[in-house]
Amino acid sequence: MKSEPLSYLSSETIGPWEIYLAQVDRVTPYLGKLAYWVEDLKRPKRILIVDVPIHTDDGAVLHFEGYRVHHNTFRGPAKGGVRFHQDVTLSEVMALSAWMTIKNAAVGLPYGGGKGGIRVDPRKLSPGELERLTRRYTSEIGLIIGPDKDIPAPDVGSGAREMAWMMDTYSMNVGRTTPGVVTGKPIAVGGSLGRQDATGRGVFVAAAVAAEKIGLPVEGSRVVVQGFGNVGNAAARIFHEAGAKVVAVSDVTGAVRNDGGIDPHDLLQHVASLGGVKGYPKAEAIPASEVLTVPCEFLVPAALEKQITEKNAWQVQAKIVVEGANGPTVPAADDILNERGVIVVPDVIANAGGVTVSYFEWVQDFNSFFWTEAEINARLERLMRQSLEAVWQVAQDKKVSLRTAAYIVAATRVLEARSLLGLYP
Ligand SMILES: NC(=O)C1=CN([C@@H]2O[C@H](COP(=O)(O)OP(=O)(O)OC[C@H]3O[C@@H](n4cnc5c(N)ncnc54)[C@H](O)[C@@H]3O)[C@@H](O)[C@H]2O)C=CC1
Ligand SMILES: O=C(O)CCC(=O)C(=O)O
Repeated sequence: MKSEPLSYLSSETIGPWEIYLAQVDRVTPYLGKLAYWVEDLKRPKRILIVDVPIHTDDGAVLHFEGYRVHHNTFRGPAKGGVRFHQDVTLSEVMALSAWMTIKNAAVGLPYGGGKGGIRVDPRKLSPGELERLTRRYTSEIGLIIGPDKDIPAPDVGSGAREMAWMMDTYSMNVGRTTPGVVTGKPIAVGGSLGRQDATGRGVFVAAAVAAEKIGLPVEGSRVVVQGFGNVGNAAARIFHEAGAKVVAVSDVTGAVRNDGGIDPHDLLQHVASLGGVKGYPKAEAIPASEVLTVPCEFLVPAALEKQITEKNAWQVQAKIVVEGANGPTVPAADDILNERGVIVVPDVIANAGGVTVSYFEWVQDFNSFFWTEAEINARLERLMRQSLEAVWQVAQDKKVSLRTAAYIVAATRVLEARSLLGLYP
C-alpha cells in the first residue's frame, strides 16, 4: 500500500468535521465521473438543534442542547446512534453522521447516515432525570425520526435502556407501538439477540481478517483496548475467548497493564462494582496516555475521536490498529502509521458490526419474526468479511490505505445513487 501525502492538518486545530472533509478530499481523485457530485458528501442534508429542558429531582429546570443530523438519505433512511457526552458539539455530530453514511455504504446496508447527541454528562444525572432528558429529546426530534425516516441507536453514554425510553416516547406520540424506530433495544421490546456485543464482535472479525492477510495468528497475540464500554469490553472479551492476551485497557478513570494478560470478564466485574478500570488489583496502573503505545499486535481504540495524532503515532507499537471508535485517528497520524507500515482498519469498516446487527434488528421488527443468535452472528461475520475483503482488494489495486479504499467503495455507492436520483426540478 502506497503512502499518501503528509497532511498539513494538525490535531490541535482540526475538528471532527474537518477530519471528515479531509478524508473526502483524499478519495475525490479516485471517483472518476462521480466526482462531479462530491459536494453532496460535504454537506449534511438536514440539521436539527433542539433545546431539551428537564425538571431535576430537586425541582429546578435545567436546559441541555441536543442535535440530530441527517447527513445523507440517498440510499435509504438516515441511521446512527445517539451520544450523551459533556463535550458533544454540532461539528462532532455532523462528522459522526457523515461517517455513518460512509459506513453504511461501505458494508452495503440500505441506509443513509445520521447521528444525534446531547451535550450532557449522563453520570451527573439520576436515572429519573436521564429518563426525562431522553424522552424530551425524543419528542423534540420526533419530527425527523421514524422507522422509514431515521432510526437512532446507542452510542457513547447511551444503551438499551435509553433506546427503550426512546421507543416508548415515539410510540406514545404516534399512537402505536413502533419497535422499528430505534435499534439496540432490550430483547423484551423487539431488540435483537447479538446487538449488545455486535460492534465488538465486528471489531474482532475485522481484526482477524486483516491478520489473516499478513499471516499474523490471533491466538497468542497481544491486544490493547482504549475504552472499556460497550465496544471495548465486547472486543476484549471476544479476543480473549479466541486465545489472544489483553495486555492493557483504559477508560475514563485510568489505565491498567499486565503483560501476562488481563481477564476481561474479571475486569468487567471490577468495573461494574467500582465504576471504572482504575484500581484493578490484578494489573499495574499506567498513565492513560501510555495505553496507545503499549507493545501489542492489535490496538483497539474504542473511546472517542482524535486519540491517535501526529504526536503519538510515531510511538504506536501495534501491527494492526482496529478502529472500534469513530474518528480516533487524525489524517496526519494516518499518514505516519501508513509510512511506518502499521495497518489501520478504519472505523467505517471495523466498527460496522453494530449498525449491521441494528439493520438485522430493524428487519426483524418489520417482520415480527426473530432470528437465533447463531444466525445473527454468522450473518454478521459473513458481511464483515465480505466488506473488508472487497476494501482490501481496492487498497491493493489502487495502492491506497484501507481508509481511502473504504471511502472509494462507499462514496462510489452513495454518489452512484445520487447520479441516478438526479436533481429536482
Ligand atoms: N455502541 C455502538 O454500537 C457503537 C459505538 N461506536 C463507537 O465506539 C466508541 C465507544 O462507544 P461505546 O462503547 O458505545 O461507548 P460507551 O459509552 O459504552 O463507552 C465509552 C468508553 O470510553 C471510555 N472513555 C471515555 N473517554 C475516554 C478517554 N479519554 N480515554 C479512555 N477511555 C475513555 C469510557 O470510560 C467508556 O469505557 C465511540 O467512538 C462510538 O462512536 C461505533 C460503532 C457502534
Ligand atoms: O447501530 C446503529 O444504528 C448505529 C451505531 C453507531 O452509532 C455507529 O456505528 O457509529
